[in-house]
Order: sequence, then structure tokens, then C-alpha cells
Amino acid sequence: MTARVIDGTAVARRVREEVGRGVAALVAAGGVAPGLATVLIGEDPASEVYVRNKRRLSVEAGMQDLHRHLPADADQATVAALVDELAADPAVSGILLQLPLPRHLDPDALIARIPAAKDVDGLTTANAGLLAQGRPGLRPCTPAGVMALLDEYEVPLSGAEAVVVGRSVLVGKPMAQLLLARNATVTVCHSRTRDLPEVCRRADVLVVAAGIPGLVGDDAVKPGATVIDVGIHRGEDGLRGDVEFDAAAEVAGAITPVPGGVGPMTIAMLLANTLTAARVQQGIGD
Ligand SMILES: Nc1nc(=O)c2c([nH]1)NC[C@@H]1CN(c3ccc(C(=O)N[C@@H](CCC(=O)O)C(=O)O)cc3)C=[N+]21
Repeated sequence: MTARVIDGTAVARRVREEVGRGVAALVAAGGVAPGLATVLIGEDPASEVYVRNKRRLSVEAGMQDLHRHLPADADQATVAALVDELAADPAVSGILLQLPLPRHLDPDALIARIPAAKDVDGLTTANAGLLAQGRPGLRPCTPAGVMALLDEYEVPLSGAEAVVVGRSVLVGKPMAQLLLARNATVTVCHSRTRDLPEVCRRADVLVVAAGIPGLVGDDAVKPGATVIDVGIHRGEDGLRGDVEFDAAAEVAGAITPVPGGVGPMTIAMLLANTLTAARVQQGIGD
């Protein structure tokens, strides 16, 4: 292997430690420890693991764990009432509605009830609009985590060719906007893109968030490129991403592994957003 392996686990730990110091400083300045309300509906095993990790790491950073759980058959009005209760509760700095929701629930209508100031996932229309306009706001955690990794590894962005594979509201679209804000030349690819490997080979920075295991192979990587794999898939032989890691690592200059790449950064940025939200709500520091 020739590529440098980007250590998301280590960077995430440093970010969480910094958040922990920020929490302590907020409390020392007369503020209240940030409260994170993770909301889990039902018993999806993967979601349970993610939520458990978010809760554990928020407590480690000195935050209050204000987790709420509703049964899988909770109806739209019940979940809406819970979101409204958390929205009104001053102890709640951030609300994270774990996705995906059971199929009978409408996620957009529920996300719309989260006040922008408590939207630590950066998913509300207000925060998406602020990002699109290049104004300050809470940013979606996964793309924010990718930007933190690129900065930590000093990957040049200004004038660079960046290709984003995937156009989801959660990752692809905000990812493209964050790269654009840093003056990259951004191309967004998706399922209808003609000759995907050819477009990807233009990239100095290739971010793959398509949700298709092994979609991107070495034929899609320019020699020396930085490859960021946002995919996460549970197979018989463990976790894998959207990128054929072994093959791509022979061509790339730097690459994120799965696990240990973007995933831990998502949680670290959630904690950073929760601290930011608490500071703004309490009017203490920045
Ligand atoms: N409202 C909402 N916000 C989210 O941010 C959100 C969500 N819903 N639903 C599901 C996805 C997925 N997600 C991950 C978080 C951490 C890891 C993570 O820590 N991954 C570890 C491995 C963990 C493991 O072993 O499963 C790693 O890649 O090294 C992965 C994925 C957040 N999501």
C-alpha cells in the first residue's frame, strides 16, 4: 500500500477532548453543561449501537445525556409532541432524531419541528439554507467531520478539483457546499452520472457517499488523490465502505479506512455542534 491512511479515530478523539475542555470552560463561566437529547424510535440494532455511542461520548465530554426512546409503533403525533417538548426544554441544547425512522413516520415533518438553534444534525431547512448562503449555522455532522479530517491532514482545497459521489441531503449536498466554501472546484456525481470512474479520476479530493458497497475502485482514483469514504456497510466479514480500500490505496495519496475513518468524526462533530448550540443559547463564549 502506498497511500497514507487517515486516522479518523485519533482525530475524533482530539476533537472530543477539545469539546470536553469547552464544556468545562462553559460551566466555569457560569453556564450549564450542554444537554444532548438523542431520540430513538424503535429497536433497529444499528441505530441502537450509534445512539449508545453518541450518549456515551457525550457524557465523556461532560454533557447531560437527555436520551428519549419511543416504541417502534409510536405514531406521528406522539413523536411530534416529544420533539415539541424537547424544543421547549431549556436543559436541551441539541436534539438528534436518529434516522432512519420506522416507515410509517414522516421524517421531514418531524425535523421541521426542531428549532434551528437545537438542530445539532444541521438538517433543518433553516440550517441548510444558511449553509447554502455561506452564513454561520449548525452544519451536518458527517460533512463537517470530513472537512475537519481534510484540514487535520492539510489537504489543499483552494483551487483543487473535488468530486463528491452522492447527492443526499444528509451528506452529498452539504459536502459539496462546504468544499465550495473553501474554494474547491466541485463536481457532484450520482446514479445517472455518465462514466463515473472518468469523472472521479479528475479529483484531487474524492468524497464517496453513495451508499453502494465497493462502488469506487482503483480505476476511479487519480494517482496521489485524497479519497474519503463515507459509506458504511455491515457484511459477513465486518464493516466496509463505498470504496475498494485495498485497490484504491495503491493509487491514492491518502485514504480513509472503514471503520476508523469518517464514522468516528460524525459523532465528534455532533458533540462540537452541541457545545456550539449550548454556548449560543446561553450567550456565553464562542
Ligand atoms: N439523525 C442522524 N444523524 C446521524 O448522524 C446519523 C443518523 N441519523 N443515522 C445513521 C447515520 C450513521 N452514523 C454513524 C455514526 C457513527 C459511526 C461510527 O462511529 N462508525 C465507526 C464504527 C462503528 C461500528 O462498529 O459500527 C467507524 O466507522 O469506525 C458510523 C455511522 C450517523 N448517522
